[in-house]
Amino acid sequence: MDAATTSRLLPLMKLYGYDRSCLNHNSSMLCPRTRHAMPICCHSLDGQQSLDIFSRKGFVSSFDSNDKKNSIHGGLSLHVPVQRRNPVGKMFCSVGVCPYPGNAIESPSHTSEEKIGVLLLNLGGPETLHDVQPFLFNLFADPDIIRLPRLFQFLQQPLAQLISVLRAPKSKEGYASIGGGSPLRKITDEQASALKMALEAKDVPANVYVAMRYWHPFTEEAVKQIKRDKVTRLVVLPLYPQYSISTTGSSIRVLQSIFREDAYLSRLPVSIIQSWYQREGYIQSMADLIEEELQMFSKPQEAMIFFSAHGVPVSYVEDAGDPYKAQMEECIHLIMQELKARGINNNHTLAYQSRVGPVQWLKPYTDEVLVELGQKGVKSLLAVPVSFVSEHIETLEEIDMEYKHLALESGIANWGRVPALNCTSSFITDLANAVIEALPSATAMSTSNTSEDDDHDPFGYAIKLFFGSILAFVLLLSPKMILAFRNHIF
Ligand SMILES: C=CC1=C(C)c2cc3[nH]c(cc4nc(cc5[nH]c(cc1n2)c(C)c5CCC(=O)O)C(CCC(=O)O)=C4C)c(C)c3C=C
Ligand SMILES: [Fe+2]
Repeated sequence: MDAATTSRLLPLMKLYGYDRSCLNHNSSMLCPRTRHAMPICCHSLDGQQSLDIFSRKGFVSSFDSNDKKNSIHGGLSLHVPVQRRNPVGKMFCSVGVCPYPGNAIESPSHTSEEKIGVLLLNLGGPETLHDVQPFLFNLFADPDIIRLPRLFQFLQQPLAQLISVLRAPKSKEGYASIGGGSPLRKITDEQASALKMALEAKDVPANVYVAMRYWHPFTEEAVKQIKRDKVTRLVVLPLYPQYSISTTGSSIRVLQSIFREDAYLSRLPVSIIQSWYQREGYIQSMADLIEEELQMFSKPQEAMIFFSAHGVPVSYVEDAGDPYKAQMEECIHLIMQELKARGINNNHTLAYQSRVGPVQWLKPYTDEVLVELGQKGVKSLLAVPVSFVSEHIETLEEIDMEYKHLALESGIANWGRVPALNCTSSFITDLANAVIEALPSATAMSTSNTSEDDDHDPFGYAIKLFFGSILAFVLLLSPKMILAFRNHIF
């Protein structure tokens, strides 16, 4: 590569974490993260210079340099295809990075006044016991959490009110036992600060925002701040390693609806990282924690590694095509593969926890498997929370208290639990890398804002309301529902 091309490309490379010291010799470059040599290929097409950098696994990124505009295009940092079809044929950007869904329009030229924003998506949690019922209302009012048939959707809010009131006493007990509120906001804020610092250390200054789905700071609050700061390029990073309709899907749906309504936001280049459970940095960080925690047992090789993931109703996977279960299984496979490579060959199992309501959830259920393992004579067990990266009520109360108690009662003598990743530095560094890799693929959303026809058809709506009410009565009075309420299943 000649000196002129190098100097033209350097500012672009710098933005993505590469600097002059990364240039090894004419045809290869050092990865700023691993310091492995990566072949580079420089070519010229229609007068435009372009630089492709290859990792050991294949194509990493591509930078184009144009004398006049100095713009970047393409540059997908992917080792896998962007779009993958799930088994029922719905499109999910299930692995890696994808530009904002919808009718993409060309992203504006990249300039030196670029203001990068990173938006962390999370669930949110009640900060006081007083917040519990309204938090539960927000959760159950989400059509991605209680998926009603279209005809019944007008019942969403009254149903959310009913279930949140019924569920609140049990939830309050749980939150009271972990100090009177969820630690989620504090931990997510700490992760945001750590990520900002990790990005700065890689020469990619960025503002990091937090958007919670069901409690403060709500998505709207974060988006307001993004607008105030005049961010010019945004990476959306859900703090869920695996994609589920009920978590990442729900948060992105809200984000999309806010962005569609706003002229500035709908033109903002955005890149959404849909899931990242397969990233090497995440897998290694999880393996590090497991390896470390196994050492706490007197006979580490005898401990069963027990992955406990938050469940979702079976219908999400089987009817709606949620890739959550498949991604979870692949994630466990990758963690176990990494442990095997380190000479750790413990038995392992995966079960699902935290089911709510009178429907079938993903099986096997954590509580049932713990009892079975105790009966089978398993004496040492290491619980690994795997669907979430911060401590929260389901690690601190459900696993550390309820499941531990159940396991000991069932004959498991030695109990351990892997901590959540929280601000583990190797994990935060990997998130920073994920953000940097996602930057070039940011694409603006179209400004089109088409509402569903039904919303403008009062006659159709009245008919649905009438028949919906009759069906709702039948449903609410069905023996299954009555039983659920009586047994305090919610
Ligand atoms: C990957 C993680 C999660 C999935 C999938 C998920 C699905 C899901 N959750 C509920 C119902 C509840 N979840 C609650 C709390 C909660 N859920 C997650 C994560 C996932 N949920 C977290 C991290 C938290 C805890 C937040 C905190 O405050 O610490 C609650 C409230 C707590 C309780 O009462 O148990 C409910 C209810 C459903 C119905 C669902 C899928 C459809
Ligand atoms: Fe949940």
